[in-house]
Amino acid sequence: MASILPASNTSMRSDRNTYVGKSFVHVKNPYLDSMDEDVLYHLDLGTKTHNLPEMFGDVKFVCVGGSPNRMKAFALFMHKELRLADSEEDIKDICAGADRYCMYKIGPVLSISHGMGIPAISIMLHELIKLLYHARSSDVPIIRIGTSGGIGIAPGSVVITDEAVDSFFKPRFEQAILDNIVNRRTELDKELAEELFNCSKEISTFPTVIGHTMCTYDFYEGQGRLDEALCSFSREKGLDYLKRAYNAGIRNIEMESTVFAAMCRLCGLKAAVVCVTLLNRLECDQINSPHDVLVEYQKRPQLRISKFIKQRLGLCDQTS
Ligand SMILES: O=P(O)(O)O[C@H]1O[C@H](CO)[C@@H](O)[C@H]1O
Ligand SMILES: O=c1cc[nH]c(=O)[nH]1
Repeated sequence: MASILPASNTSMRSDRNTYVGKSFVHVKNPYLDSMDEDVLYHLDLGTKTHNLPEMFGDVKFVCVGGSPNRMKAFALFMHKELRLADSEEDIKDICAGADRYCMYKIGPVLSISHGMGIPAISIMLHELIKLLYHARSSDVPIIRIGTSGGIGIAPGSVVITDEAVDSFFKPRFEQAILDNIVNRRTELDKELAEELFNCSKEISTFPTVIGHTMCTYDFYEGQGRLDEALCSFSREKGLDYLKRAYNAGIRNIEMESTVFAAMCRLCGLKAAVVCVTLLNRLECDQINSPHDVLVEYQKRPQLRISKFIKQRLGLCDQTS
């Protein structure tokens, strides 16, 4: 696999990444520290306009997900779960000025939306990772809380990803850099996945599995649906593809996990992907469950992650 830094540049990494005993975010960019100011344009934050260490230095968990409403709901849920003293009204969207992503800080938890698809999450991650770097945050796990299409499992099941794979079932993310394609690895942190899985063991109301997650570039043609505007394959061919995916260990399909896994891995962030499945793709293409069912499904990964956060903070007996 190609490195993202030329060999001659690897010694230019900042000392800030290597404090003994703490795992700091690695920003692999030799130019960043010499910049007079770093404007995080899509987050409406910057190193001159905001005191990032003061605002974000105490962040201990980062949770991301596609929808702004889901991430706001998660923030409000965590506010309740952590029993924080400040009022719900104080929870404001930190990125409101940029009108691209939303971000809420609830004590040590940061909840951020990333939109749909690889380009949208990638822009957010570049700025989020720099934000954590400037804030000198350490030991911060990052978890994607998503929705997905399940393969061969009951709708409403939660999948914790061990490896994100592309449309060819390969554990890689192909990043175009100028006119080169660079392959980046996409495995996720095994220990974090297991910790999240074990947190959910006692919640027996719905199944949780660990499996591979396939990340596609779109919702329709890339995911083998027959209900798109342009369809160039037969029902049999589409179903055969999904069955081959199942046989390769893939249990769900979504649209961000490969770039998420690759970028977090390269920047020293322990990452996990926890997605609920909204349908079983071996049975149907359209998401037609009632709204309240879908809302309840989306809460399932949040429940697990809240358990995980409370366990890590030593709050389980107090609040569960
Ligand atoms: O629910 P989120 O987090 O957006 O994730 C999934 O849902 C979207 C498609 O409906 C894609 O972004 C896919 O990855
Ligand atoms: O089928 C689905 C459902 C949610 N998200 C996806 O990317 N695919």
